Amino acid sequence: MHAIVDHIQSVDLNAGEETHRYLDTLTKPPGSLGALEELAIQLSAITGELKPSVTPPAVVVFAADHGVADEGVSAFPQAVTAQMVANFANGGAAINVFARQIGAQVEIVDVGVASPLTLPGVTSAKVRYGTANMVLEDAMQCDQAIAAIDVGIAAVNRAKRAGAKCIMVGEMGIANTTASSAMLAVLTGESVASVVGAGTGINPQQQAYKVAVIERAIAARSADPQVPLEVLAKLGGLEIAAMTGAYLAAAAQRLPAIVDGFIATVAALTACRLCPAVRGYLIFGHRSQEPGHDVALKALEAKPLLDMGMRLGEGSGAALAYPLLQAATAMVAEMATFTDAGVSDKASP
Ligand SMILES: Cc1cc2ncn([C@H]3O[C@H](COP(=O)(O)O)[C@@H](O)[C@H]3O)c2cc1C
Ligand SMILES: O=C(O)c1cccnc1
Repeated sequence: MHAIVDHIQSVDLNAGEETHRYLDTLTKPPGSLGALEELAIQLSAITGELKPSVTPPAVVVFAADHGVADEGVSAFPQAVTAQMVANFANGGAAINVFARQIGAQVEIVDVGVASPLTLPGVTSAKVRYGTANMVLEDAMQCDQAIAAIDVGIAAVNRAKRAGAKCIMVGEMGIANTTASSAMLAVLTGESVASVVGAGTGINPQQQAYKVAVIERAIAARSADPQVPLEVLAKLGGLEIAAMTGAYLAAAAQRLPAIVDGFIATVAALTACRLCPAVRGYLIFGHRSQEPGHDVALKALEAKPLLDMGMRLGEGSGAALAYPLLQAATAMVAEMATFTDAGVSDKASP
């Protein structure tokens, strides 16, 4: 992990500026394609190319379990994590459907599911069998968090070697909205109540109890908000660490990464706290209904592309946003300039 952080360079703002100037020569009023133009500029800054491609895309889903599930903070039992991994492997989950729609390869990585898993189509990279219950002890040790970060780095490096031009990471881990909320409250200093939501669909009484569980864990762990790795290890999760590593690797490889919902954005925030230059490589796919997502987006000064009322995870919101990146690159590559098309570029006085 440390080696890769040293490798990450800021995005190339000059390349972005060049694209901005080129966009104004295309047959449309300057700026009229709005956020699509901002995307094109960012993609050039990321890749250093005037006409980059985001095809083919790759999706990586990291799965892990959370000891804090023992506190009854999710609407679903812990066994659903492993069951969903089998569903991913069989191609039946939402992310499989959306990945097929955009022509993305999907890799499923077991970075810490609490049961032994040997499924065809699942990469086994288990760091440990789930985290510990963070109310009672640190979720994991720092070296385990680093090992999980390295699993995420390795997955993105594999995708890059296979030709991927755009990275989307997702997660599966029952109770991971609890771990993410705890991390976010500590990293931002916001109240636990303001970041906690219904996750998989707990009722208001259960949600109040989830707030209390997180407050107890935060008090007991006393993680230093200035040390992101400590926050990740004491309160986070193995899949959240792997996602953090994936964003670091995307930045190091100069690949655009589309960030999914709440949990993904907390991992993205962690990556940016470890290395602020990562921020320029991140594109935010959608706005999740989980209330903490707005807090995390604000901390990253991020504006998501879509607002679909979704709250699933798995990378689903990132995959849905991907065609907008394709549109941005096609616009730059295929639109005629005023000169080419013989269109007057200014109103005559
Ligand atoms: C069938 C099923 C599929 C999912 N896919 C993603 N999640 C999402 O829900 C979980 C987080 O919510 P909580 O913190 O309330 O447990 C994560 O696994 C997340 O990816 C799912 C949850 C379920 C039940
Ligand atoms: O936005 C997310 O990532 C999310 C929200 C609720 C449950 N699982 C994931």
